[in-house]
Amino acid sequence: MLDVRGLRKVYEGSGRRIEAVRDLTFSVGAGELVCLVGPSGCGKTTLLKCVGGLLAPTGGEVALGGRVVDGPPPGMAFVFQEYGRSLFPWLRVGANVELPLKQKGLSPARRGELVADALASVGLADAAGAYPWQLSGGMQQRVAIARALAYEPEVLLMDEPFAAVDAQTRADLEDLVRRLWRQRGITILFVTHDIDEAVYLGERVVVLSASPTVVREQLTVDLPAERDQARTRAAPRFTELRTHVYEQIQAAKRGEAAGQGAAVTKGTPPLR
Ligand SMILES: Nc1ncnc2c1ncn2[C@@H]1O[C@H](COP(=O)(O)OP(=O)(O)OP(=O)(O)O)[C@@H](O)[C@H]1O
Repeated sequence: MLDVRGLRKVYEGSGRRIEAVRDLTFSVGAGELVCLVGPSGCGKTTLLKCVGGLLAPTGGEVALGGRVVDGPPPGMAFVFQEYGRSLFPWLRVGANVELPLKQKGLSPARRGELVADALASVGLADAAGAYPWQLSGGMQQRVAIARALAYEPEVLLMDEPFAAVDAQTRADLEDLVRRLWRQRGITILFVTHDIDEAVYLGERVVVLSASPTVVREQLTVDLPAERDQARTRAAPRFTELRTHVYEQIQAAKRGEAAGQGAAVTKGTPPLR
């Protein structure tokens, strides 16, 4: 469904040249929830912007459903970290969620249905008439998620969407994403620097190297689909997986090469 092939991005300008992404290749299957995790500054946002067609790659390509991405594809929606900047403060919540639907050319009646359904899905059925600034940070991020859902995307790109909310809200929003993913069958690519979040949320974790970035490892998360903040995080397998990813990231920060064959292997660390 989503193929990233030999992706390279070099920023040039103001006398500086930064190779942010060196050579990234991975795929995300239809309906998969994949988390991308890597050291700080390793190029996660750059990668996601290239995937979403917001930034042109220097080399390689991104393809969605076999078509090369050369601008924001119609079937993609984004949720960014900075919910405060992604919602329009002068529009009520309902109008914020509806805005992208107007660009889709849907009838007012259909737009109304999608807005109501999306807000209900994120537990904000009553908030349509409020302004974003009247809501808490976690609620504003729910609005951003509702706006993406109402758009009925095939692929949802999420860039550290919960980095700015408190721990309890973050746990609730993680469970919301898992629930919506299971209910709606959307393909989700979720970028985070939080190792526990990546393992808790993902069906697969793609571990990136330090910048200039390559894929260091791909890991299948063999935890049950039904996840629970208390029980899943206390499970021995969860601890093993997060320890493994942590060690990979520490090694990446030290600039060590991945173990032989680890760069693009699909696998799971064996139970010790
Ligand atoms: N517009 C830009 N112009 C020049 N360099 C940039 C630009 N955007 C990002 N970079 C550089 O590219 C590298 C990767 O940045 P990017 O924001 O993609 O990393 P990240 O992994 O998302 O970071 P973080 O973990 O801090 O969110 C960094 O060295 C950064 O300074």
